[in-house]
Amino acid sequence: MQAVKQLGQFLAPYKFFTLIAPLLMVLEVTMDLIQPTIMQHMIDTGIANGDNPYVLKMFIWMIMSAVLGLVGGIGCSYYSSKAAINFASDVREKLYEKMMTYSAKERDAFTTGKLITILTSDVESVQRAFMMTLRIFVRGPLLFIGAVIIVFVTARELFSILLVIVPILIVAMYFFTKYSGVLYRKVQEAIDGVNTKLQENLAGIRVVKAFRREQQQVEQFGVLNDTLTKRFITAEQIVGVLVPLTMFVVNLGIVAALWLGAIKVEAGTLQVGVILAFINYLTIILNGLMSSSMVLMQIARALPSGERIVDVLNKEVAVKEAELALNTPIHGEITFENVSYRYYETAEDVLKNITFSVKAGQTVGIIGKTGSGKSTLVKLLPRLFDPTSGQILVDGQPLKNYALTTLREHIGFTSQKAMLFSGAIEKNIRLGKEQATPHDLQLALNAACASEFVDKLEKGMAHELSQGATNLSGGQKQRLALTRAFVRQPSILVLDDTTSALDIASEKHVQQAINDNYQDTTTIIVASKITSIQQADLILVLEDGEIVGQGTHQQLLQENEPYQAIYASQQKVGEQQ
Ligand SMILES: Nc1ncnc2c1ncn2[C@@H]1O[C@H](COP(=O)(O)OP(=O)(O)OP(=O)(O)O)[C@@H](O)[C@H]1O
Repeated sequence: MQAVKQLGQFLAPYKFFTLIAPLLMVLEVTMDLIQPTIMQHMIDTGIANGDNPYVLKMFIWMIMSAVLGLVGGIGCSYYSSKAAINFASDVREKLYEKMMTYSAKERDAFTTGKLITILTSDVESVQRAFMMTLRIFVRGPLLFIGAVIIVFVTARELFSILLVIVPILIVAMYFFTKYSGVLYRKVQEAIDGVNTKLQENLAGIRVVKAFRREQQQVEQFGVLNDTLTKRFITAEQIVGVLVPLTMFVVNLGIVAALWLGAIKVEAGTLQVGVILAFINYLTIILNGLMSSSMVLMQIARALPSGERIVDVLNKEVAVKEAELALNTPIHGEITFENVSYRYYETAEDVLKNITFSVKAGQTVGIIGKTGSGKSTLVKLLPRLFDPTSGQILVDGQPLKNYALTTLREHIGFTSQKAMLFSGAIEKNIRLGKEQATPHDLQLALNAACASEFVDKLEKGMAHELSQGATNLSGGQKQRLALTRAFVRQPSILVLDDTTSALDIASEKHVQQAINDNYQDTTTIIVASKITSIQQADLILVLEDGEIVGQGTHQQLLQENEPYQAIYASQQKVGEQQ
C-alpha cells in the first residue's frame, strides 16, 4: 500500500485526466444499463399492443443512448490513455534519474538485469493496471450494482436466481484475483533471471565465442527460459479457467430464468419482455464482475511491480551530497589519513590504513600485485564509494564536503577498461568538457596519441562508434578514454592502468604530454610496470591493501624490499625479451 501511495504522487500533474476518464465511463455505463429497460418497454408495451409510434419512440431512445454511450466510451479511453502513459513515462524518468545516482554498491545489490526489468516491464505492468482501473474499474462495479438494482425493481420475480449466482461468482473471482498476484510475482522474478543472463551474455559475447561456450550459454539460457515459460503457462492456465467457469455459472442462471420465467408466464404473473431483460441484465452482471476481476487481477499483478519500483526509488545511496556542499575550485593537494575500505560489511578490508599525502601538481605512481587494492584506492577519489574508515582531504578539505559535481568536474578519470558510448567520437570526447573548443579537442587528441588514428578516419571526429565501441581496437579505445580525461584539463588526473594498452613509444609520448601540458595537474598513475611510474614524485607500493613502501624510485630502490623485488622481476623479463 505504501507503494500505491508513493506512486500515486506521480498522478498529480494528470489529475484532470484521472477524474474526467471515470466520469465519461459513468456516462457510458448509464447508457448501457438503460438499454434493456427500453427494450423491455418496446416489447411489452409497444410490440405486444401493436403500438407502432411507441415502438419508434423507444427505437429513437435506444439509438440516442447508444450514441451517448459511444461518446462516453471513446472519451474515457482517450483520457485514461493520456493519464496512464504520461504517468508511466514520468515514473521511468524518475527511476532512470535515481539509477544514475547509484554507486556500484547499489547496482550490485539489484543486478543490472533486474533494474532493466523494473524500468521496462514493471513500469508497463503498473501503467496497464492504472489504465484499466480508469477504464474498467468504474465500469465493472457500476454495471454490476446498476443491473442488480434494476433487476430488483423491474424483475423481482427472478431476483432469487441472482441470490444464488452472484455469491458463487464473487467467491470464484476473489480466489482467482488473490492467486494471480502470487503467480505473476513469480513470473516477474523469472523475467529478472532471463534479463540478467541476456545482458551479461550479450556484453561478453566475444569471450563466450573465444572460449567456444556458445552451447553452454544457450543451455544455461534455456534453463532460465524454461522456468519463465513454465511459470507463465501456470499463471495463464490457472487464470484462464476463470472465464469459462463464470460463463458456465451464468448459463446455469439463464436456464434457471427461462425455466422459472416459463412457469410464471404460463401462470400469467410475468411478461416475456421481463425474461429477456433479465437475461440481458444477467449478462451485464457477468460483464461487470468479469471486468472488475480482470482489473483486480491486473492490480494484483502490478502491486509487486509497484513495490519493486518503489524499492529502487527509495534505495538509500551510499555516496551522499554534503548539506552545505563546497563549490570552490580544486587545486589538487591530496591527503589520505588512515583510509580503509571494504566492499561488503561481511568481507575483509581491501584497503588498510592508507596514509600518504601529495602536493598539487605532483605525480603519484601506485604499483603492486594484482588484487592489492590499486584500483579501489583511486576509485575513492571521485567518490565512486566512500572509505569505510579514515578520511581523504583535498586541498585540506574533507572530500565529502565538496559538491559531487564540483569534485568530479575537477577529476579526469580513466578506468582500467575504457568505456565509450555509441555515437560520434567527438560526442564521446566532449563528455570530458561539453564546451571544449575544436582547438582543445585537437590538443587532447594529440596528447593522448589519438590524433594519429582519428585523423586517418574518413569522418575524423564525426566517426560513429558502435555500441561498446567494438569497431575500435583496445588501444584506440584507451586513447580516446585518455583524450576524454585530458580535454577536461583536470586538477587531478587518474590513470588506472590506462597506458597498459599502449605501445612503449605511445606511452612515452603520453607521459611527455602530461609533463608538458599538465604541470599543475596532480597525476595519479596506477601501473604494473615500474617504467611507467619511475619519474613520479611519490611511488606507493601496495601489498594486500597495505602500503608497504613509499618514496621516490631511487629511495625505494635503495631501501624497500617489495619494490626491489618488483624491479628485479621486471629487469629479468626485460633481459629475456
Ligand atoms: N566490486 C567489488 N566487489 C567486491 N570485491 C571487489 C570488488 N572490486 C574489487 N574487489 C576486490 O578488492 C580487492 C582489490 O581489488 P582492486 O581492483 O582494487 O585490485 P588492483 O590492485 O587494482 O588489481 P589489478 O592490478 O588486477 O587491477 C581484490 O581482492 C578484489 O577481489
